[in-house]
Amino acid sequence: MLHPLPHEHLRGAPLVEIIGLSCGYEKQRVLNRVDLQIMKGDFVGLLGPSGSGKTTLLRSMLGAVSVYEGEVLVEGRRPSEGRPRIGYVPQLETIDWNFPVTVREVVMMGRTMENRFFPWFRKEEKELADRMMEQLGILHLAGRHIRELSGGQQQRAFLARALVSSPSLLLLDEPTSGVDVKTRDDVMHLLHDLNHEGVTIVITTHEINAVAVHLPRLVCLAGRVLAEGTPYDVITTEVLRQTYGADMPVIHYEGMPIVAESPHRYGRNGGANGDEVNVGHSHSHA
Ligand SMILES: Nc1ncnc2c1ncn2[C@@H]1O[C@H](COP(=O)(O)OP(=O)(O)OP(=O)(O)O)[C@@H](O)[C@H]1O
Repeated sequence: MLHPLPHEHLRGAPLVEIIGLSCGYEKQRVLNRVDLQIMKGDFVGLLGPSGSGKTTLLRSMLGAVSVYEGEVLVEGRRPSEGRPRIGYVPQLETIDWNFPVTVREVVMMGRTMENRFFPWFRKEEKELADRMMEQLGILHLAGRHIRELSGGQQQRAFLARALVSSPSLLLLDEPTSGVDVKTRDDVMHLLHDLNHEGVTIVITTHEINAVAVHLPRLVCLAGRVLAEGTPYDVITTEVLRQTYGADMPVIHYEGMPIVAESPHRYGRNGGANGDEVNVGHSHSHA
């Protein structure tokens, strides 16, 4: 039996259309001939090894890469033709933590994009930022320096920054890396809630069992799109071998695929990362 896709009623014109895209940076072509559509209401996970172009694909939607062939349309327009409402949460490791800003200031930066010519904030904007921080449980940290926060709290601050512009598309680069299991689940619940409210979301992740299998749609990348579909379609030994160049046995538990790496694969002390051997953990919101 076919299950209806999430937000079937919202589906229509694609929110993002990537057509024959080859792109990269000045000296390096990273993605080749990528065709991908992201529909309104989608929640897409990008999988692929380090350097496979996941961040580059997110950045192509922001118009922040060199395009050699093809094009990217967001809401029917090229990113250079005007900035669509996109919230972007970068990988925390890429952020320069030396700039002296408080959590509130980081969140308010999300409004600067809107008020480019009027770089001061209205009272309502400050209230909106406070509401967002409250919802994300970081309002009590508003006056603290962003550098003094834990990884999970920083992730929330940047998520709040992305959300204050009421984006129709939210792009998050590894939103669960470097946080504990509880925070990871909280962040994922929050993203699922936002998605249910109609926000289209694209994330990158390395966590197959804990994150990817709970998403409605996955795209495997390695310089090009190798596979896309539901976790059931994509999390297979064959697709993972093509994507990561490694043998990763897949088992099924309660109808869900799980990557079951041998704990002995990297020696006597367990797997390469906790996710791959953590076969018992599951979310409830898939
Ligand atoms: N600003 C940049 N200038 C030049 N090359 C870059 C830049 N950013 C990334 N690259 C190169 O592009 C390639 C793809 O990088 P990208 O960050 O898209 O990979 P990724 O799949 O997101 O990796 P990871 O999982 O490690 O975050 C890499 O070889 C990287 O060195």
